[in-house]
Amino acid sequence: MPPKSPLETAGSGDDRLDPVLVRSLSEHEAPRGPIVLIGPMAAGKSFLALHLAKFHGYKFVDADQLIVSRHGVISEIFETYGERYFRDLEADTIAEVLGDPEYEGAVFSVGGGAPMTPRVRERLAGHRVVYLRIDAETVAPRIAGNTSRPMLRPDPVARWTEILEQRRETYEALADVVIDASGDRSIADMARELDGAVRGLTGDR
Ligand SMILES: Nc1ncnc2c1ncn2[C@@H]1O[C@H](COP(=O)(O)OP(=O)(O)O)[C@@H](O)[C@H]1O
Ligand SMILES: O=C(O)C1=C[C@@H](OP(=O)(O)O)[C@@H](O)[C@H](O)C1
Ligand SMILES: [Mg+2]
Repeated sequence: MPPKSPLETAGSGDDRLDPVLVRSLSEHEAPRGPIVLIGPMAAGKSFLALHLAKFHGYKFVDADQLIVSRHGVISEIFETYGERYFRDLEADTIAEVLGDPEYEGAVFSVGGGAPMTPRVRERLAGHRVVYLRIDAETVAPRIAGNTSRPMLRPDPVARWTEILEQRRETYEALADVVIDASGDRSIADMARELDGAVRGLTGDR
């Protein structure tokens, strides 16, 4: 009779688990932290992450929501302490979430500017990153009356376009998966695509 494969041996009872196979399986399934959503302001990162939590069983965590719950509204942080201070809070918050086993496999939306901080980019290495790509036409009505995003003052659409030009390459370089959100694509449709892509990236979830 041919020798049993490691899988057959492993499947035949705990006392006979092949230690080499067990190690290789656990390496394959090594924790990879949350799935990180990046992309420009008002692309729908937070909305999509929340939808995935509600309808696809993911845990949800949003960097800006954590910052607001601990430090107050973002526009006031910018006004009182400046952008640099906000970026430090943001990078600390992101490092905390990425390092927290509670958020393994969660969907993690981060602010549009987060990937521009070198410390955040370094910290994202090895994580699954999804870039939500969107055009100015789709975003314009969402940001026209902006009051909450200090980076979009004073002319929201012009600033949004200018900022995306500065960030686009960084988003593209970090992305494992790109989801197109242009044309007001339905959030349910994007969520299904993202869920499928995550399963593809991980083998399983
Ligand atoms: N696919 C979509 N269809 C319609 N409205 C959307 C869609 N995605 C986002 N929105 C709306 O756009 C606004 C910005 O979304 P948000 O999730 O806050 O973006 P981000 O976190 O990328 O800045 C919200 O009011 C949200 O309801
Ligand atoms: O792009 C940016 O610099 C910012 C994006 C915002 O988050 P959203 O991308 O979720 O709007 C928020 O972090 C802050 O206003 C700064
Ligand atoms: Mg957001």
